[in-house]
Amino acid sequence: MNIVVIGAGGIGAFYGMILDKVGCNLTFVARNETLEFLKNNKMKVTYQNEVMEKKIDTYSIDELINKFKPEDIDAVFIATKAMSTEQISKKLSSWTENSSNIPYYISLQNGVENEDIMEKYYKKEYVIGGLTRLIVSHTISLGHVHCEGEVQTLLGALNHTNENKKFLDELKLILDKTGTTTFVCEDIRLELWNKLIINNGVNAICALVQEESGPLIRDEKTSKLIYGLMSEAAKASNAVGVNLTQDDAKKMFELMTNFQSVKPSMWVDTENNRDLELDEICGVVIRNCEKQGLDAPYTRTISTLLEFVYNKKRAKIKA
Ligand SMILES: NC(=O)C1=CN([C@@H]2O[C@H](COP(=O)(O)OP(=O)(O)OC[C@H]3O[C@@H](n4cnc5c(N)ncnc54)[C@H](OP(=O)(O)O)[C@@H]3O)[C@@H](O)[C@H]2O)C=CC1
Ligand SMILES: CC(C)(CO)C(=O)C(=O)O
Repeated sequence: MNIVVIGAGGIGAFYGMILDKVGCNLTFVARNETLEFLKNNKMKVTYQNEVMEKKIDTYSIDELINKFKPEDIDAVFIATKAMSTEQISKKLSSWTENSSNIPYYISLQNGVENEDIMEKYYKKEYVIGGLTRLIVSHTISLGHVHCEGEVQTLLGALNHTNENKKFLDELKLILDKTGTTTFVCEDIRLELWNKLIINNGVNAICALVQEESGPLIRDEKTSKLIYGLMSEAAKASNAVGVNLTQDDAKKMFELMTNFQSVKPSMWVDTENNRDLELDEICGVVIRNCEKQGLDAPYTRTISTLLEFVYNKKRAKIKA
């Protein structure tokens, strides 16, 4: 399978390299210093005492569009932060607009709105929703990503067809060879919202207090904040007809209680002075609660405080 992975960071580098290892023909799309580095150097991914290290063809998105025809690629994975989805999808739209045969376009991102954005610019039957869980994967130095966790991938078409089912079954067979676990889901939106419960529960609060999920979820008082955050995400889902319940929030809370302590990507982003997926995670919860005439006080408080403290820190760095 010929695949392109857009975003050679924690998630993109990991998925790209495991797929390359099992025989896929991989191309990375990167930008800035990662692009310059990968044009001349190998990508290195460490995972479970294994070192995957290889020189991978890497291009900017404009170079990709000029060099390849959509017909040459079977799947494009988007593994950037959710803030980049719109810009990337617009580019892919101009690339594919005159082609009869286009690649499947698969998100591995956090957030519940990436797929809606992708569908605005891309043929709906070719948009595949996805998420990755039980994974912690980060760039530890330029061109070196370290990954931990059991790694589960959930994938599903938003608009089911026989063709996209066949493609997903084939992709699952390939992913099964990587030693990770993949589920093809009938209702990927439901799974995306379940994941949002986890991200709303731990990402911003861990970034704010600079603590891993384990200590916060084991502490009697802070665990109530995490439960409140998760519970608001479940409530928010009702605004878009996903209808998660408080039981679902409880299940996700228990899952995180039993999962290894994690340092969420949002905390790592604050350490690296990067933009945060605050609007894509907490903003979505607040907006969808408001649509139902509800407040989301836990989410509002934690996300507002994080934004305030982080903006202040960034302003200091700039000055
Ligand atoms: N890291 C983790 O453990 C987990 C992350 N996720 C989710 O996965 C997604 C990816 O996260 P993560 O891997 O941590 O992100 P990273 O920030 O580590 O990597 C994203 C990469 O994409 C690049 N990028 C962004 N926009 C473009 C563009 N237009 N063209 C080319 N490259 C681009 C970034 O470049 P630059 O460096 O220049 O910004 C960066 O190298 C997020 O939605 C995150 O929430 C989900 C589960 C766990
Ligand atoms: C919370 C976690 C680790 C769950 O996989 C995640 O999605 C993230 O770091 O953003």
